[in-house]
Amino acid sequence: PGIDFKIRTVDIEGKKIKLQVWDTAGQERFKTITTAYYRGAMGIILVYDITDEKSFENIQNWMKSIKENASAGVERLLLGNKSDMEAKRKVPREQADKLAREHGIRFFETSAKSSMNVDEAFSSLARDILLKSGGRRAGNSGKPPSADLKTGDKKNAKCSLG
Ligand SMILES: Nc1nc2c(ncn2[C@@H]2O[C@H](COP(=O)(O)OP(=O)(O)OP(=O)(O)O)[C@@H](O)[C@H]2O)c(=O)[nH]1
Repeated sequence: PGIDFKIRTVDIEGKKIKLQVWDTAGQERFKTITTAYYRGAMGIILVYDITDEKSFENIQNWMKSIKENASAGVERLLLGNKSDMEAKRKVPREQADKLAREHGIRFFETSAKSSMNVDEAFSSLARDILLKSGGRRAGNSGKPPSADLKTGDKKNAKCSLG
């Protein structure tokens, strides 16, 4: 139980970028997420389930929590997962698109099952983090260009992109 992390490597402009991806447990409740958990994250992936309206509504709460707890300037990404389950869709793509635009963040629909857009999502977030950090390159910074990404999900906001 609790929080674990996985390493995911993405390729950006021919360079391999190693991401440390933290995944919150599905049963974890919104209020139990602490300031300490967000602190230091360079990126946060918000995942809802396109077949579950409640999981999308929860995204709003997460946005608020990030605003209150995460470091300023943290990159956010919105993902609508289970895009392979079109027949059971409850959340219109346009609705999520609108929310993402309101918050000035990118949005993708993904499928952890078919892998659709999964690499694209991680790459996109990593690229945005690199751009924001001033295009730091390996060799001219003290540290390797690793990014610490944390996925915030709550009940029914499934995240299985690790
Ligand atoms: N069809 C489909 N099923 C998915 C997809 N992603 C996850 N699932 C299923 O949804 C269920 C929940 O997935 P989990 O990976 O356990 O979700 P989670 O939010 O990480 O849950 P915890 O492990 O409790 O934290 C599982 O049965 C998965 O197989 C997807 O993209 N498409």
